[in-house]
Amino acid sequence: MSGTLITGARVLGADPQDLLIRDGVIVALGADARAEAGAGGGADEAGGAGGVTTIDAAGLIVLPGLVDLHTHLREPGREDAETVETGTRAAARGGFTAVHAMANTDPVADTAGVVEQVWRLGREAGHADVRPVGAVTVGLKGERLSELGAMAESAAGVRVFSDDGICVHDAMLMRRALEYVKAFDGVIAQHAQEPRLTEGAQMNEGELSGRLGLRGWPNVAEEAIVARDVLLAAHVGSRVHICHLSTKGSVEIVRLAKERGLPVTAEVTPHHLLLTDELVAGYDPRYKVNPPLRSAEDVAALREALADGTIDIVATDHAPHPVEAKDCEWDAAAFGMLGLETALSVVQHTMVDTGLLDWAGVADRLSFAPARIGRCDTGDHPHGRPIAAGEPANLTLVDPSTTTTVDPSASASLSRNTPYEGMKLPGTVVATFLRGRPTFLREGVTP
Ligand SMILES: NC(=O)N[C@@H](CC(=O)O)C(=O)O
Ligand SMILES: [Zn+2]
Ligand SMILES: [Zn+2]
Repeated sequence: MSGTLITGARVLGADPQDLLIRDGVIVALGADARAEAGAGGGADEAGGAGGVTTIDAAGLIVLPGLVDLHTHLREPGREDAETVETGTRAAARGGFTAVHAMANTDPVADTAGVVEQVWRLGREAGHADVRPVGAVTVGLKGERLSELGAMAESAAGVRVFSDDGICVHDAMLMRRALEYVKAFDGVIAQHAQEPRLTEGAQMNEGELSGRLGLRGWPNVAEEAIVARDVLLAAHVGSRVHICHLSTKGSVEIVRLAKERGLPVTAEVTPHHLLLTDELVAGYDPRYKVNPPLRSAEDVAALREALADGTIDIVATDHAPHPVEAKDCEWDAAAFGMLGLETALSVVQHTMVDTGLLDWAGVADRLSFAPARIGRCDTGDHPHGRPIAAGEPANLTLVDPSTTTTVDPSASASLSRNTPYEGMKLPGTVVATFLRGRPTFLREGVTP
């Protein structure tokens, strides 16, 4: 009668209670958990064969395993930056049990063959479930639709489609993609960037870009696409999801769209919740990202929108790049930042410690809602499920009382491009369980 008894854990931040996990499933909570564990031969601190292993979770928060709707795993093609194995190991360290792997790989994930390969690599690694995202257009070229149906029907069961990195800017193609995925309840995740308005853009357009002599990326380049796409989604009656929303104006459009009941969802990244364009003043490419870091006013609007539900989720946009792509002049550097291992800490810092969101809200924005949008809350291996008896034991234990200094060399990622290096951030992931199996245990935690 083996199993794991997690004692004194604050489920979604509520009062402490016990949880019993057995055969990958949460079998009991509260007084029942201890009774059931006892009935099985008594709790065994040493975790002896056949016994129940106990994890003392006093002071820890229990969240449902986090789900990232926007991860770049770089495999196939850029295994020098990240592989499915290293990226999902970073995910487990960050408390994630499922990640959606973006399609801008080489080859592009635009066929059933490539998405199945990525999905299979995820299964083999075993650190987190990998849900491949399918490219909307062949080769991300924005010319013709890729085999959306075949990817949906493949073993990978793709539901999220995106040309992320590039905007699907052709309105007719976007309309057709929305129409196509409606048949299997898919969603188009749009990288909202009007290409003509952002040619050669290097940072947020504003007073600072002028002063630094860097070509500006105006808010309107995002907002124009967000506005168009919520209207298109409404016209077609199909779901659109806005990737890495970064401006106050985009928030206003999404708020209006939701008031009208339009089928739109949106994400914000941890870095857009915390960092501003001021950081670019030192020309350090660690702060170069797409969409760019915006103004303090935008940051405040994003936090407020995440708190009130206008923005549905936090997604990391974990974008690993090798040293040579970042250790160079600003203009030549790649866009993107790591995010998986620091996401929860940044969310605690910007949303929980500021009183904008409680832990139940964090569970919603980082697990329940992203699983729903990605349609991985049902099926064989569901995520983002309530923490209740009978549900799969996808769980994350967090110690909110600790503070850590971000050390890139301690990362499981193959890349080092974190913007938080040396920063003190609150909260630590202590353990992550995927269907009852620990995929990450911080040192000193047993078993
Ligand atoms: N966010 C980034 O700056 N870069 C992403 C692409 C993307 O998310 O648009 C990447 O693939 O590196
Ligand atoms: Zn993008
Ligand atoms: Zn991305």
